[in-house]
Amino acid sequence: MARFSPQQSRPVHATPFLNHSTTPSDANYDTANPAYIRKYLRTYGLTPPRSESYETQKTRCLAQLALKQTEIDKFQYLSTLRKNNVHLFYRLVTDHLRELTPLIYTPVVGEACQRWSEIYQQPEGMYLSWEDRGNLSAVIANWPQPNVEITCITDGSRILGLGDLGINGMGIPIGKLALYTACAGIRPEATLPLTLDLGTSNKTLREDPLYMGSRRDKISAEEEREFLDELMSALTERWPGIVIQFEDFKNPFPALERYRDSYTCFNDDIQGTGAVILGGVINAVKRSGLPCKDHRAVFLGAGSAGVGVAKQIVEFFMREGMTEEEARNCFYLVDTKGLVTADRGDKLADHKVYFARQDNKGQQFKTLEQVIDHVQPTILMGLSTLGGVFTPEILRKMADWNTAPIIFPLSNPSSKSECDFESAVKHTDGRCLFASGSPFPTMSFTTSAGETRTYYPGQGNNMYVFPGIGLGSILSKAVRVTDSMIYASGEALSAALTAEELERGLLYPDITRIREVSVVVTRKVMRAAMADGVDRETALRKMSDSDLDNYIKARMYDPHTEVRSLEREVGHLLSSLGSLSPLLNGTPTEEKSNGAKL
Ligand SMILES: NC(=O)C1=CN([C@@H]2O[C@H](COP(=O)(O)OP(=O)(O)OC[C@H]3O[C@@H](n4cnc5c(N)ncnc54)[C@H](O)[C@@H]3O)[C@@H](O)[C@H]2O)C=CC1
Ligand SMILES: CC(=O)C(=O)O
Ligand SMILES: [Mg+2]
Repeated sequence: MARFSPQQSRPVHATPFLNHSTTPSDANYDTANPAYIRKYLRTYGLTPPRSESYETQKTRCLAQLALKQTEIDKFQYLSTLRKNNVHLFYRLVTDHLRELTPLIYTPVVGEACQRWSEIYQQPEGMYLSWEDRGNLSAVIANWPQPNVEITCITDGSRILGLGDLGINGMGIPIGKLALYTACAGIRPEATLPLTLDLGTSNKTLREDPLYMGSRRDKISAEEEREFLDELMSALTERWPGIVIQFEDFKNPFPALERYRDSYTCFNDDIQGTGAVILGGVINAVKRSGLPCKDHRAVFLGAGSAGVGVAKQIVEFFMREGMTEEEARNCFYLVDTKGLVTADRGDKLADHKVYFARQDNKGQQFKTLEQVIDHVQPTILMGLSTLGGVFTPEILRKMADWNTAPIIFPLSNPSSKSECDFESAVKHTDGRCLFASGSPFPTMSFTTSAGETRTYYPGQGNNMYVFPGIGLGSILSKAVRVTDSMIYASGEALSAALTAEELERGLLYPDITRIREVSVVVTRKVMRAAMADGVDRETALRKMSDSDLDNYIKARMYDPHTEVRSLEREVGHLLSSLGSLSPLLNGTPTEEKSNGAKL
């Protein structure tokens, strides 16, 4: 297995792109470009004459988006915009995070993946097949961007809660990486969406004439290991120090264990989800008024996300003074066979063993209802892919047992959420502390005591932390992603609420603040990397927090300043060549006809 040395360095930041051939988008045809840029780029005359302001571009884009009839139409429109004008796409997304994130990420990306074979239009990432083994380096060499800093890899075998979608899962790495850029300012051309075509257990897909992946059944675990070994080595060979995020693998535990000490990698479903829910739970536990030791958590779902989340909360409870044994005893995990117990009679998957109950006195609890009646939990988590399974009856029981029940239906997309926000608020008489994986609208509700107010749902989605984990790892040039870095991201998130957000009863910061929250998450991740000694950019250790924040901000791609920086760069270049005047001749101001002489 490849191990890169601390001496190896890599470009942290790519220079802004001037040349179309180095960008994934045709930003050179931006209708905002003034005449001298168009002339410099030789695109003069190839776009309508008027040099537009961003406001005008935005007005047109939003109007075009509104004309699209379905969410998939909107998804496709935005994908095409990203391809055609990457800066404009990210300007729009960062300005309209609340409205646009659901269209490029969950829930709409779920439907897009289900219909990928049908809606596919353009290459936006890399596909590597089992048949390519032995040649992965050569295939990876085809990726046109020279300075990749982060990749998100899926094999499509568990896309959100929608099952095995094979290579149709490509929407997920694309969507996640778009959020790395929008939320943490990792440059778009430094991201690599990667989908592994390792066969699919989805027979319907294999028989679909439009399916664009291999028609083989899913390869074995041993074959997957062999493939991933070669892949990890090939990726770091081309981009030493690349941050590798694993996403939506059916059983991601073995790969994480195998690579976590040798590569800068993390698993978003186990670790990112663990951290983001840690952040929400820290705040919810505070608001519940109960000390950690009095909480009992039932988790429906004992998979990668369930176990990842439970482990982070165990760590939190321990930091609050409980022993590991006491902390672990607060958790009751439920899978398809019921409560996970040590004596259930089936062979437990390795990742479940830690949480297997030993105190059930031979009694087995087969259904969620039986488990919650037995436990009377204070916390109910859903990471099961089972939409609607938190029934009104279960929610009412949670409200009977608790003043402020913590109810987190976290499965994605919205159709798989264990309950919706309205149902949770209604059946707990407005007392629940709520977060879901996919967004729900705010609502007004009148309690049985006649009090009417607005309720705000939390979005407990790893999108609040993975951008900062990625950027923190990149900027500190971390040789690996440690447990403390993951924990730090969730803890930083929990502390990021403003007084106004606390007043509104939020568990997570308002989504529109995600870029500023990502700065703090990034800083805390970097500090944890420094404390663990896995950072290679050691000069940063001496910086104060505010200097480090400024350092981070200065390195974040900002689509709003990007176009201006292109103008500045071309301006400098041309003046240094003494050739600015002919190009500037007749240069119009924005929003005027170009009309310049060539
Ligand atoms: N909010 C967020 O940020 C995240 C949400 N998720 C969501 O969590 C869900 C699960 O993801 P993973 O844990 O990675 O999947 P997984 O496949 O590893 O685990 C699913 C778990 O649900 C259990 N389950 C399935 N059907 C069940 C049934 N009928 N009764 C009881 N238990 C059942 C399985 O036994 C398994 O333990 C997905 O919907 C995913 O979208 C995952 C990661 C992040
Ligand atoms: C959000 C996410 O990573 C998932 O649902 O799998
Ligand atoms: Mg995921």
